[in-house]
Amino acid sequence: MNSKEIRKQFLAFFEGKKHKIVPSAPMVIKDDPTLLFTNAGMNQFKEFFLGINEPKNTRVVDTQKCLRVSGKHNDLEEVGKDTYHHTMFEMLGNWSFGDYFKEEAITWAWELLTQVFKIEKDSLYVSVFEGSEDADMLEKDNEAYAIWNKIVPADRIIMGNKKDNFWEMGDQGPCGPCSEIHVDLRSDEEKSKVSGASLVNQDHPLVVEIWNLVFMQYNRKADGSLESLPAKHVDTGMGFERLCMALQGVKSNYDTDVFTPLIREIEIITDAKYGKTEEADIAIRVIADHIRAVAFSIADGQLPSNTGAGYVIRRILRRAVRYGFTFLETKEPFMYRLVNVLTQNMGEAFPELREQKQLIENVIKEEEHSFLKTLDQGLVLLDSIIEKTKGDIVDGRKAFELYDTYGFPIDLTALILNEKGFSLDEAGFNVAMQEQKNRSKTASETSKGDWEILHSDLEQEFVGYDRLEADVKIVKYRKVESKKRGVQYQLVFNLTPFYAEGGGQVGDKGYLESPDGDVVYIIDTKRENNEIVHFTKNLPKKLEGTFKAVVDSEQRRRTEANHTATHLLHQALREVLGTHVEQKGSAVHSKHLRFDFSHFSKMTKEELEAVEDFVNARISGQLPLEEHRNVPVSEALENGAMALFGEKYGDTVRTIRFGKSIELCGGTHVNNTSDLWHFKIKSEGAVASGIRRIEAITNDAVKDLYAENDKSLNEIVGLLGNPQDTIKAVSQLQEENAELKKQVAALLKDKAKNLKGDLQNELQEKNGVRFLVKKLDLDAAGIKDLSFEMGQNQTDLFLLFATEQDGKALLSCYISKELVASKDLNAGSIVRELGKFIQGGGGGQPFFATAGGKNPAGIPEALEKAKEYLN
Ligand SMILES: Nc1ncnc2c1ncn2[C@@H]1O[C@H](COP(=O)(O)OP(=O)(O)OP(=O)(O)O)[C@@H](O)[C@H]1O
Ligand SMILES: [Zn+2]
Repeated sequence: MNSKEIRKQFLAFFEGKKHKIVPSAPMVIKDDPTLLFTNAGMNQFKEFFLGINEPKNTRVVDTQKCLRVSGKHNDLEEVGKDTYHHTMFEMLGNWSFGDYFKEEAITWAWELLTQVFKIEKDSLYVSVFEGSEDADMLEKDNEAYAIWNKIVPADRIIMGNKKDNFWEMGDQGPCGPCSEIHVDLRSDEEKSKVSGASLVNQDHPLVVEIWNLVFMQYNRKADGSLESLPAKHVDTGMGFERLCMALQGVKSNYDTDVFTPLIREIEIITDAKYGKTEEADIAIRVIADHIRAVAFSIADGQLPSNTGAGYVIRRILRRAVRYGFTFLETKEPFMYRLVNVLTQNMGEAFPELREQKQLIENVIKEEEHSFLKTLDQGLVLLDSIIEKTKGDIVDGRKAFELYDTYGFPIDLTALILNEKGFSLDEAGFNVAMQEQKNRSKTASETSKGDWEILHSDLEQEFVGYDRLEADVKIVKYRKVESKKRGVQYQLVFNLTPFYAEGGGQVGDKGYLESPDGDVVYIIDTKRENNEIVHFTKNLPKKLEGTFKAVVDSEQRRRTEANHTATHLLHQALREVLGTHVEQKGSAVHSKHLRFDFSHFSKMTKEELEAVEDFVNARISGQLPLEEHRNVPVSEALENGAMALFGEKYGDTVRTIRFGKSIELCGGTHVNNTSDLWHFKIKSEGAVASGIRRIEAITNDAVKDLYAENDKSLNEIVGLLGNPQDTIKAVSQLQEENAELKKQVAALLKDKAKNLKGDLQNELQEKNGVRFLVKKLDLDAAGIKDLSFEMGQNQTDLFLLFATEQDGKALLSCYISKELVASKDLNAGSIVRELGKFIQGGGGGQPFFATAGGKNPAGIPEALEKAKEYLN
């Protein structure tokens, strides 16, 4: 049976048991701060397990795209080395939300595997939770045991501990025992020698878990104690690729037709042969696996980048490139050439791959290209580290720097060192890594209290499309605490006019007024598990009663104008540039809007003007908002509504329309385009390969801009009033200017002298180098003077200064000549490297060099990198 049929049969089997087939949620999660990627089928149903919302269907079946490369489930380092863990994989799942429980879940799973898929009964093992004697004091899952025992002989039922057989959503929330199903794919001969039962959960590549049936029956509270859930749920997850392995009679996921076409293509591109050497095989598996993870992420709208989810994707891609580089000798971009085969193979089940193919290829190619360059540079740096190493162990911190600052993979470092007869101080590397993790962890850690429930019977409703004020009751609240934000409270109302951050639009602010006039401010509104949560710094003194909830209408009005402009902008771009333009991201604030979209070249002045004209014509056309709520998705799409890739839509959606184009959107809008007043583009530039960004303003922001321009204009016109006077005035100004320039130069010199003393006190010292990394308020000449002054008669000084002048950034690096020689440092290459952060370049001599760039916003990052480097 080929993989496409296997997927279909799974869904059809449960459809036959009255399950509703639902689509996979996006693999990239857009608005959950605790999770970057979907890592299990249950993520998209969390709200039902938590009892926050009622599902439409109590029985559901699907295949879910999952990625396990960060957080609780991180299989990245295993992938490629073994034959059954992937970064991206499909999890087949059937679900009961308060409907059936253990009896049906177990018997159906068994029926599907043994009768439909015809897996031999005696190659299957099942596990049951054995109970625990720790604080939870959980009893053995007797119920599951009894059900299994009716269909499986006792010697195939294995008792499992809490680690393997008790599932928890997180530190808090629903949890319960689970039963796993394992399959033994060894030959009969092997089976007769060692029993399969003894190999379950022992990381044997041919005795693997394929299906996990989770029975949610408890809720874990913030204090760690358990309570019974009122409604019990079933959550199952079966690894699709592993199931294919079991059904196709092969011994590795990579030998199933999910992977063989990719592997063939890799063989063709790289001239390697799969199945010859272990090293090359691992590399080929890594590449075949990682191309899926990366392609699916990009299709979901997550591009490789320097932070967050984007950084995870970048690292996966780099891991694959580097395996190719080292073991298959690929020195040119090649991964992007696999997208075609992948799309042919999976485009039917996941159409987003087809639609986004061009973008996926372009982005991957560009990423590969720039990483290969980094690899080259890294190799040079590593050589110089090796040269300076005394003995044969290379400092782990140095290796960490290389990894952290240049993205040079640590396993590559270890490998190269090995080849050259050196070894890596791994402990030192791990310490440096841990230190960095701790730094970022404490910054982001939050602790959440239990929800205090005041009204469990009230339904929650959003009324903010129609009203900015409502009489509300507090349904529940809790305290949250983080280092970054301090103590905050989260409040949920039965009814709310507050829009929660989503679809790029910021959350509403406003206030809550109690019956006796006590006011607390709502500082933000967010969605959590599909519930609208209001953030406050304080709790109201009394929590009972009816409150007045009032949205800050000024902020809302401006935000709505900008949000509406995004729709018009989207239309305009498709009109002016073509229908390849797709929205890739958007951020709508009250002051401005940002819109990212796919397009492959810089927009010309004419194109930008055409876009502005298009939008402004629709503003003066006074188009009314046409809004429809609760439209079935299929109907909306039939009517030509534009949906966004990587967004999750419910069964029914809201469509909005200004003029011709219809879009699916849950945000808030103005009632008539004339409320935008005017639309003005402030900037257009690249954010990634194939992705451009426009920043624009509307409404009051445009008025402010014009008022400012007007003022300057008036001043000039005023001067022009009498031409004779004007000429005089101008030459006088010129003279004054020249004089001022001289004075400023002298002042700056003085200032530099004074500064020198202060800065000398700030020098830090490490390994015989005294150094300072700092942003200064001086011009280029001032910085140069200062550096040379400070450097006089010194032999161990390293100075890295930055400054911002007239919207441009400047970096300068001064190194005592003695250090240049003894430590093999080069100011020129240092500023070139750091210049990237300020989008510029430069150079000079080994002891003094400068770089100029057009991005002052990158200065802090450049300085940060310099500090890390020095440390
Ligand atoms: N990294 C992965 N690659 C492929 N399939 C996986 C992966 N992780 C889990 N699965 C599949 O998803 C099913 C349900 O996930 P679950 O979280 O229970 O697995 P797990 O206990 O992490 O699996 P394992 O112990 O084998 O890593 C597993 O039974 C397995 O078939
Ligand atoms: Zn909208």
